[in-house]
Amino acid sequence: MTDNKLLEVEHLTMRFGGLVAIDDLSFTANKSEITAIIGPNGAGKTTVFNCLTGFYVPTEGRLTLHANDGPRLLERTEGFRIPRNNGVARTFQNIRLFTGMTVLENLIVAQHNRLMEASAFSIAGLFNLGRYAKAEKEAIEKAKFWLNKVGLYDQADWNAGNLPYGSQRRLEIARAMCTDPSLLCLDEPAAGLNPRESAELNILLQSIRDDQGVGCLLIEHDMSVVMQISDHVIVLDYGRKIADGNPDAVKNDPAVIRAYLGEEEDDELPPEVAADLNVDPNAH
Ligand SMILES: Nc1ncnc2c1ncn2[C@@H]1O[C@H](COP(=O)(O)OP(=O)(O)OP(=O)(O)O)[C@@H](O)[C@H]1O
Repeated sequence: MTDNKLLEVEHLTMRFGGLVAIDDLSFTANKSEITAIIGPNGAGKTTVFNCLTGFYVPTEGRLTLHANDGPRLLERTEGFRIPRNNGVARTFQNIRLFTGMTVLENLIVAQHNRLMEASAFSIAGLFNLGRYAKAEKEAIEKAKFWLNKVGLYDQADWNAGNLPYGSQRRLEIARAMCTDPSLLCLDEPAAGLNPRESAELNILLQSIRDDQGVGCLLIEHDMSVVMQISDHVIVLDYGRKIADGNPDAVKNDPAVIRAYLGEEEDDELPPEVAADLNVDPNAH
């Protein structure tokens, strides 16, 4: 089992002034698995991603990525080096594409670091010579592979900003995959998708796990996505871990049901969330 570890989060704490957004959080995510991080609004899910990807320097804790060539401490890596040096890629809650570029260009830009290395930052790049020409060809092949995979091959020349919303979400995932990550962090990839798009997303993420062997960390409010495709679910509430296990165990966990229902509010759970958590929606 130890060999299968991809990410180890140990005693992660993130404070913003007096606010403890993450409180002594520890968990493990395995290679070739989908690990979901769920929890009510404000539970600290995005803050975990921001610590892993170098947007924030954690107040305390250790974040170890077990890369093929050995462990890497993410919290000690400059944020902008994390995707290239450590193989961590992410997508965002609010899609962040290069909207003025074409769909294909978005996927080529994602491979910028590799292309610049191949050019040796020299005139060879400008004249498309030797290693650079080979690297550029490979970059285009990789982009085409992912365009096919996310069903956007025919829109390759469209401006990314003109794509329908669901297609923009898929393009963001393709762009992240073009960096050859070992860990893919997806922040609410199903947000705003209709049921058909959501089902297609499930297939895409399962294929990234099964065919590409990439471990995924998934923040998602859509419980049907979480429960159908996750191997492992971690539940946060007010920055603390309240459950950690397989989807079946988590959805029956009283602490999880309580966190979603709330202790004092009269709110009812939306029926689709209740169904996925095995609770009576009017039980409160
Ligand atoms: N840069 C920041 N400065 C101050 N407070 C912050 C900052 N980032 C996050 N927080 C606070 O930390 C807490 C956790 O926020 P976070 O966005 O991680 O929650 P979340 O679980 O992702 O919520 P949601 O499901 O609504 O996206 C919230 O109380 C939030 O207001």
